[in-house]
Order: sequence, then C-alpha cells, then structure tokens
Amino acid sequence: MESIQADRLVKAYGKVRALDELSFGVPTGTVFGLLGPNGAGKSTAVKILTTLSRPDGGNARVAGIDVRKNPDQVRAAIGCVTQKISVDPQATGRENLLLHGALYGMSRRQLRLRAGELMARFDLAEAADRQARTYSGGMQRKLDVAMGLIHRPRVLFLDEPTTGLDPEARAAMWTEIARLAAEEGLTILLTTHYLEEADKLAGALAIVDRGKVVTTGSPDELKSQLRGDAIVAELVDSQGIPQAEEALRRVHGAREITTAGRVLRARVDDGAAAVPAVLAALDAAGVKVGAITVARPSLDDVYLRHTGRTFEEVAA
Ligand SMILES: Nc1ncnc2c1ncn2[C@@H]1O[C@H](COP(=O)(O)OP(=O)(O)OP(=O)(O)O)[C@@H](O)[C@H]1O
Repeated sequence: MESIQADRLVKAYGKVRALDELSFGVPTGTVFGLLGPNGAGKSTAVKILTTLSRPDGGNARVAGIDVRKNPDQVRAAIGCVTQKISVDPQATGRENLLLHGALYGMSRRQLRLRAGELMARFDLAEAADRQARTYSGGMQRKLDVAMGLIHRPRVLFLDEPTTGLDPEARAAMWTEIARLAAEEGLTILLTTHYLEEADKLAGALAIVDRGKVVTTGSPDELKSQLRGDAIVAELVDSQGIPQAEEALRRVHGAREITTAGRVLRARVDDGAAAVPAVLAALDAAGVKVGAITVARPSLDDVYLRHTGRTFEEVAA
C-alpha cells in the first residue's frame, strides 16, 4: 500500500515551472527521499502534499486522502517539520510540545502523556523544563520533530531535516528517523540536498531536477544501473582540459567523459586497471595531473547520468 501518491503535479510561479508533472509513490512504513539541488522543486512538492499550496495540475493523495478535496483530513493525518524551525525559544521544551498538541484538540491528559513519551524518546527528558533557547541546534531540531509527531500522524514530512546541523547531530537525527519508520511503521517523506543522507536513510528515492522526477529506485538499484567505476582526474590547472578530454577519448573503454572546472571524469569497467592508461594518455598530451581517484558509482554519478550535470556543480 502507498501512503503518498503524487500524480503529475504541476505548479507554476509566473514563468517558473516549479513542478512539471512530478509523480512518485511512497509505500507505507518506508523512508522515501526526494533528492535534488536547491530550486529543484522539493519544497514546492512538500507544500502541495501538506496542503499549504494548491497544485495547478495533477493530483495527490496522502494517507489515502485527496489533498485537493479533503485538505483538513490530510492535515490531521500528517506531521510536518519544515525548514524553518517552529520551536518557540522562550517556551520550555515541554511547553512547546503542549502548545503544539493543543492545536490538534488533544485532551490535557493525552497531551501530557504523549509529551513525556516523546521527550524520553528524543533524549530531551532532562532538558524538558528548560527554555528551548538554551538548547543546542541538534536538540532544537529534535524538539521540532517531536512536535511534528505529537498527534501520532501516519505520515511525517521532513523538509531538509539536517541542514545546518554538525556531523554528530546529523548522525543522531539519521538514527532517529530510521527508527521511526522501522519501529513505528511511520511513512516518512524526506527532502534533502545531501547525497549521503539520501543514500543512508532512504529505502527508495526520487531524484528531482527542474520540477520532474528524472529517476527513482532504491539507492543501491540506482547505483547498480551504472556499470563500472568513475575515474576522476584533477588537473593542475584548467587550461589543459580540452587536450585532456581529447586524450581521454582515445583511452580504450573510457566513456561518459565530462569536465567541470579542472576536473575530468570518465566511466570505465575497471577503475584500478584503467589508471595507468589514463595517466599515460594525459602525460603524452602534455597535461599535468594533480590527483587521480577511482570511485564506485555514487548517487552523484546517478545524478550526472540522468541530468548531464554533477550535483556539486548545480549546488554551487
Ligand atoms: N513562492 C514562490 N514564488 C516564486 N517562485 C518560487 C516560489 N517558490 C518557489 N519558487 C521557485 O520554484 C522553483 C522550485 O523551488 P523549491 O523551493 O520548490 O525548490 P527546492 O528544491 O525545495 O529548493 P530548496 O532546497 O532551496 O528549498 C525555484 O526556481 C524557486 O525559485
């Protein structure tokens, strides 16, 4: 069964087509990642699925409910953690949870129990009665997620949940998110522009580019569709790029050759075996190489394959 179905969603802002027939489905109880660089359309999709915005075309169902026809019912069934933290810094952690829960018409007794449970679960019990402004960034983000869960939603939307967190807090958040899906059967839609985050957390993901889903599958499925290794040569300066590209074209088995700045990439069947031939070809062309690396296919390669651009290039 699918808890989220987006069917050819279209949204235009003036001339910008933020969503251009975006479609995907999320099986119940899984973590699904919408991965794409800034401006790809992820937030716009989340706004429509959480009923904050209406699509210009297409349709969507969340927890089996039509977002256009029954937005109130959708809102009751979902939790939503947006990019802007909704924690009130002057209130304590517990007060934040109680205030948020009151919006859903929960009884005081229900609320107290649930708030206690969530604070324990997110390791905030000791800090529960301190003002949230005294919390670290990671603690505030956990509180934010706890607030999104107060009314026991069936589907949770997390819009860039770890942006701005340090590596340790990010890892802690990943553990929590994975547990929520595995232990509580929650369906989670996560948007991210971190390749590593999508790779680690998402059972399946959709790569979004310019308002469209360019490919979808589990991280492993997507990576295994790319045969061979990536070989990446960083030149000492960018002037030699045209000659280097030309030289690489003549190396047996090198394909999908792309350049960005002074970095040259190609795909080969066996990376380690191809390195000597690549270095010899570049040397013969008079090109100075600063570094050369071989890598197993990554989601960045998947992105490159489907959009013709590297993720970093677009993010920059
Ligand atoms: N309210 C708006 N008015 C005009 N244009 C908008 C509006 N919201 C989004 N856009 C445009 O729509 C496109 C998609 O934006 P969106 O915020 O959905 O991307 P995103 O992938 O979520 O990126 P980010 O990670 O930066 O939020 C962008 O070109 C953006 O500039």
